Amino acid sequence: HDTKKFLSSAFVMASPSGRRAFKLALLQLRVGADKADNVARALDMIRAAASAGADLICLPEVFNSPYGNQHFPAYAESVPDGPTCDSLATVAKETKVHLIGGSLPERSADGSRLYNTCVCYEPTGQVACIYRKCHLFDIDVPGKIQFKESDTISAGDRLQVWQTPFAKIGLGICYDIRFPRMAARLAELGCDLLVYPGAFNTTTGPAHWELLVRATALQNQLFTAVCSPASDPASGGYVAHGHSMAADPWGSVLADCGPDEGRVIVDIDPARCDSVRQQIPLLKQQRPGLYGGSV
Ligand SMILES: O=C(O)CCC(=O)C(=O)O
Repeated sequence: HDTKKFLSSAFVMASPSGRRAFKLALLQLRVGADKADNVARALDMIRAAASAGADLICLPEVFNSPYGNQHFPAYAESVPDGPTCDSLATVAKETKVHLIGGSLPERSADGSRLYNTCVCYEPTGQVACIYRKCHLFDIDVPGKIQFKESDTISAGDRLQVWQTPFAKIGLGICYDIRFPRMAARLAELGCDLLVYPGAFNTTTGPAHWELLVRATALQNQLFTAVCSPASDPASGGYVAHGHSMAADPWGSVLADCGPDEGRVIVDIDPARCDSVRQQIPLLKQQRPGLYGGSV
């Protein structure tokens, strides 16, 4: 019996796909106008989450700048060699965690474009991967919210998957979560967990945020997490929804951070994706040949 146990754990450790249970921390930072202060408090929260045992830590969308087209050009930095990224690399190495650096406004090397960009770090401080938001937040809900992110930001043009030692992670940013074919593609690429740094607002947040997280998790039978800035009505600017949360492959909410600054840490076991996929075998039953062409 003991040998069997040893063999199965040895198999898990040697598994090339790299899957094991781990702790994910979602840091719901309050983001203000002072960039240095935003970054310094993000680093403090990363250190505290690492001390609490987190293996993977995520920051919110646009965590070093207020969210808004009037702010993006002023706060933009080069990636991954600007000062904000330097701080993230240093803290990842110091705390030895895998870090999803939320997102920040990126200025392209030739200075001509801005992107909404997520940089991920290995525990060595090395850059693991970079994802640029592919679907820009351009909406018009009369009397409620108009926003045109494309006034200042250019769209990325490729998906990004991060193979860590504990899970394969698909990256998205905020509005990306509204595109089910993106999530389905990341699931098809073998992701166990999708992570979206995001900043929904006081109109679409209450209406759609949790619904999208649970639906994405349920329909793709994987873990789905979103990480928002704290909701700060006193800021006078764009008010984020808060409620950083994660759902499991059954569609159940594992944790919800509420509106204020804080964090949640959730336990994620990628094997749970397999058991749900066994119980409800959507991947085997789906009929992609019917979905792509004419009726
Ligand atoms: O989809 C939404 O309602 C909000 C999206 C958003 O805030 C963003 O993409 O930054």
